[in-house]
Amino acid sequence: MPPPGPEHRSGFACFVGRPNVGKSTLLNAVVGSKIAITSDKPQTTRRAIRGIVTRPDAQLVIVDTPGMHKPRTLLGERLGDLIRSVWSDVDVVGFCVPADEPIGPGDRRIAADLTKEAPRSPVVGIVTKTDRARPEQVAAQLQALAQLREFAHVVPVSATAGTQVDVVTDLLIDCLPPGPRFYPDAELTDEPVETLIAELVREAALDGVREELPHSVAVVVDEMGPREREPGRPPLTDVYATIFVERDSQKAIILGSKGSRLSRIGTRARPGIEALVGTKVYLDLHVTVAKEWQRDPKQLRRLGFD
Ligand SMILES: Nc1nc2c(ncn2[C@@H]2O[C@H](COP(=O)(O)OP(=O)(O)OP(=O)(O)O)[C@@H](O)[C@H]2O)c(=O)[nH]1
Repeated sequence: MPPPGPEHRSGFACFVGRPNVGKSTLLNAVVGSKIAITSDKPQTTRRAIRGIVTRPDAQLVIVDTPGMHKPRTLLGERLGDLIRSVWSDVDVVGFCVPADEPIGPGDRRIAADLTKEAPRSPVVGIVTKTDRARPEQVAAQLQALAQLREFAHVVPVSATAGTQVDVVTDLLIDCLPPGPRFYPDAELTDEPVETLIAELVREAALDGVREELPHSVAVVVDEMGPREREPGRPPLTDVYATIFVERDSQKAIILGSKGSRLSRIGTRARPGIEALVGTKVYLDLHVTVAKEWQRDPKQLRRLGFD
């Protein structure tokens, strides 16, 4: 890729919207690689994971924010702070509403908060999940969204069908100021690999568990590194990770009968980790009860929520 010319644009974007509207899936589709964690349960995204799109004419850095919700715990409050600090930092905001659900008070609250926290940022209105709605429903939703506030552009997209994803990227880039490239060409995300691995394990651990468990699960990679190569064997990376839960009963859920669920979590997480590190992976998972970790500042720090 040639060095950026004088017309080069760069900057930061984030997607906002109610939980479960498809923000992480859209981020993945725009960046073209699986880097943020998606799940069919609301509020699985905790960290500001960045995806980076590098083109000859622009570099777009996308920050993923957690779903909006009323704080119930210390963790909830920190999430709120994280969201607001992200909003005031970005050059353009993508405001997502799904095509198949009416616009409601939650969307109006986010629109009002946006105006308050990021009064100068251009906002692109995005109607997501268009594959789930009829064309006339999508058209009506675009109109309804346009009533909500002022938008630089309004656009429909289906991240899972891959429809209009390029248009969303173009419109976000259109709102960026002129500027240099912040990151080298090939880098998709600047999160440490341990964080991405921990998120993959957490996603696998949350698969098929009850609604109340998601907020109680945190994952930390304790240690990882290449194993000494044996002749004739493919390279192998050892990964040791701990799954933290708040109660013994939750530990039992994660473990399953005779550890069967824990081994399924490993099986489910491993392919993504292998894709990430580029070798076969030996994944050692351990479950620990850290009582009330969501309410304890010391534990929160240990788990990376500073
Ligand atoms: N049919 C369809 N489903 C989608 C689309 N985009 C996302 N989904 C699904 O909607 C659910 C939520 O998607 P996420 O990307 O995790 O939503 P989110 O807004 O990041 O959610 P939070 O992390 O809770 O804020 C998942 O089950 C996705 O597979 C889409 O374009 N079409």
